Order: sequence, then structure tokens, then C-alpha cells
Amino acid sequence: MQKMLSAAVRHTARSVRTCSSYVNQARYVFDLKENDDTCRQALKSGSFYLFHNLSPLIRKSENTFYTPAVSGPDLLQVLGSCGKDKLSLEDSVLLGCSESCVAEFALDLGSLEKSAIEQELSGKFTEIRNAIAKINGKMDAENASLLFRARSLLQWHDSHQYCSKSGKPTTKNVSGSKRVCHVNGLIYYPQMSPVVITLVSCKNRCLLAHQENFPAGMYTALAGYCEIGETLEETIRREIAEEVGLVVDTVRYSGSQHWPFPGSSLMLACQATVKDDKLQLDINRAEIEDARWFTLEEVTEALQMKTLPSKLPDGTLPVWVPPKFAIAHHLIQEWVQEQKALNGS
Ligand SMILES: NC(=O)C1=CN([C@@H]2O[C@H](COP(=O)(O)OP(=O)(O)OC[C@H]3O[C@@H](n4cnc5c(N)ncnc54)[C@H](OP(=O)(O)O)[C@@H]3O)[C@@H](O)[C@H]2O)C=CC1
Ligand SMILES: [Mg+2]
Repeated sequence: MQKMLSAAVRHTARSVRTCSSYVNQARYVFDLKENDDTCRQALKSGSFYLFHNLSPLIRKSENTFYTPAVSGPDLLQVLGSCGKDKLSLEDSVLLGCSESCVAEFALDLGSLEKSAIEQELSGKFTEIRNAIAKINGKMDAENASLLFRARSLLQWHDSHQYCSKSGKPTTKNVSGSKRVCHVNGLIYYPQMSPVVITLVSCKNRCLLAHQENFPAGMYTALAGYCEIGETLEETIRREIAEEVGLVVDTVRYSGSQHWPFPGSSLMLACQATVKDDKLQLDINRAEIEDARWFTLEEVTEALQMKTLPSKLPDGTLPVWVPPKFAIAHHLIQEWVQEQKALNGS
């Protein structure tokens, strides 16, 4: 979280203490999570990212988009004019802290009237998933990952209002790092599901798939939820066999990303290969609409394509891959770069 905010969005934050190193920042955030009084104090000088029913407030500045950080006093003013009695700063959840140790929070203003807040704060509450194509490449990647974290946390709190054992309401601590049932003492921590996303390749071809619920023309690497008891490698092996009928030969970890759609997932991205005498696909149509082997040239072209490209003269859409926000894009790009390095181009 140390460099989450661009200079453009940090202007309203007031420095309250100095965090000269990443270790200091991490320990400050730990303190905020553990200590309700420290966190309550930090709310007064913190900066706030605002949402409305999980849609973040986004501002446009020339050709870029960003989420404005609103100061505590400014937010109190907005709440004062738009519905102070319905919400307080303590309904926020802690996201982390800036390099100068200003605590950063997210607050969902879904119980207030949207347009009045948008007008007051000169922004628009925008459903992130629908806006990805529009803001692709025009929003700082760190800003996007801050939005993903905030959305997941707010959604988790919204759906964990009651204890699954006692059925009674749960209460969040001030930072929102947990919820507690005061009847039986059960503690709930924000959860996420591990998901593997794998780019299967064989020499100079890689496998991309299209699902019915994807936007038209979008192809991506194969993904699937980890089942309880599985290792990462076992999930990859099972998902690839289930979805396209291939047997994975080698697996290499590539990177990870938090992904807040539809719930909170930790996407674990891997490169996998299959043997070149076993390339015949047997597509599971219940899960995948189409899957194909693509050449390096085809994938290079798809990477350069804008999201939601225009139709070709024959009425079909060219193949395109997920935008830079998605780890799938980086997985595909990594494979292209490795192939080009192998070919010496
Ligand atoms: N960031 C990125 O680059 C990308 C992210 N993704 C994400 O990866 C995720 C998984 O990919 P997908 O191919 O759909 O996964 P799967 O192939 O595992 O299929 C999804 C189905 O698995 C079932 N399921 C099992 N466990 C869970 C769980 N913990 N949460 C939700 N559903 C579960 C659901 O079935 P049922 O509804 O029948 O219960 C769901 O419809 C998606 O949410 C997608 O958004 C995908 C591609 C790229
Ligand atoms: Mg899948």
C-alpha cells in the first residue's frame, strides 16, 4: 500500500506523523488494525475514498481518471449537508496508509442520495467493471488496485452483517479488519477465494478461451477456483483437464493480483506447458464456449487491440484480450516477450 496514491489524489491529505520507511508504514497500519482508539484518532486526519453501493467516486482530469482522496473535515461537511444522521466516519474501513502515514479509508455512501454528493465532490460514482474498458490505460495501476481492495472490503462487510452460527448481528472493529459476534465471541476476518489463472502453451502457440459471459471477442487464459485440499499445481491440472481436456506437463508461477469480481479472489497466475503430441482440445461446452491455439503473431496483434474493438467489415469482432488492469493481460504479455526473446526478435 506504500505508493497507492498518485500526487493528484494526495492533495487533500494532511500529514500527521512521518513514516520514513516501509517498515514504519506497515507497523502503523498494524497498530491501526489492532487498536480501536488509535484508529478512531486517525479517522479525524485520514483521507477517504468514497463509494456508492460499491461504485467508486471517479474524477476525470484531462485524459486521466482518478479516485479523489477526500479529507476527514471535507467528508464531514458532505455528510452534514447530505445526511449526517445516516452515516459517520466510523462506518469506514481502513485501506492502509500513505508514505507520510496518513491513514486511508473507504466509505460507502449508498444510504445517501447519489447526485448531491457527486455534485458536491465533482465526480461520478462509476461501476468499476463496466468502466474498465473506458479507463483502461488512463488510470494509475496503483489507484486501480486501491479500488479493488476497497471494493472487496466494503462488499465483505456488507455481506457479513450477521453471525452464521448465532444469527445475531456482528460488529466491526473501528478499522474493519474483523467483525465480532458478541453472543458467542466468534471473530470473522475478511475472506477471499484463491483462483488460478493459467496460460497454457506449447512452443510458439498458446491457448486462449472465450466464455459465454465474456464480452464479445474477448479471449483469455483459463481460470478456475481452488478447491479445499488442493495445491496450486493440482488445481491447475484439474481445471485444464476439466475445461479443455489437456494434461499439463510443466507449471511455473508468474504473479498474483487481487480481483474483486464477482467476490474477492486472489488470482494466482501461472505459465503451463503441454507436450506437443497432445494438443487436441476436448472443450467442456458447459464451461467454455470456445478455446483455440493462437500463434505468436495473432496474440501480439490481440494485445495491441483496444478493449471493445470495432467490428470487422464482415460483421465479426477481432479477438482481443483483457485490459492491463487484469493479470491475464500480463500473463499473455509475458509469454509473448519470452517467445520473442527465444526467437531473437
Ligand atoms: N483478473 C483476471 O485477469 C481474470 C480474472 N478472472 C476471474 O477468475 C474467476 C474464476 O474464473 P472462472 O473460469 O469463472 O472459474 P471456474 O472455472 O472455477 O468456474 C466458475 C464456477 O465455479 C463455481 N465456484 C466454485 N468455487 C467458487 C467460489 N469460491 N466462488 C465463486 N464460484 C465458485 C461456480 O459455479 P456455480 O455458479 O455453479 O456455483 C462458478 O460459476 C472469475 O471470477 C473471473 O472474474 C478470470 C479471468 C481473468
Ligand atoms: Mg473457468
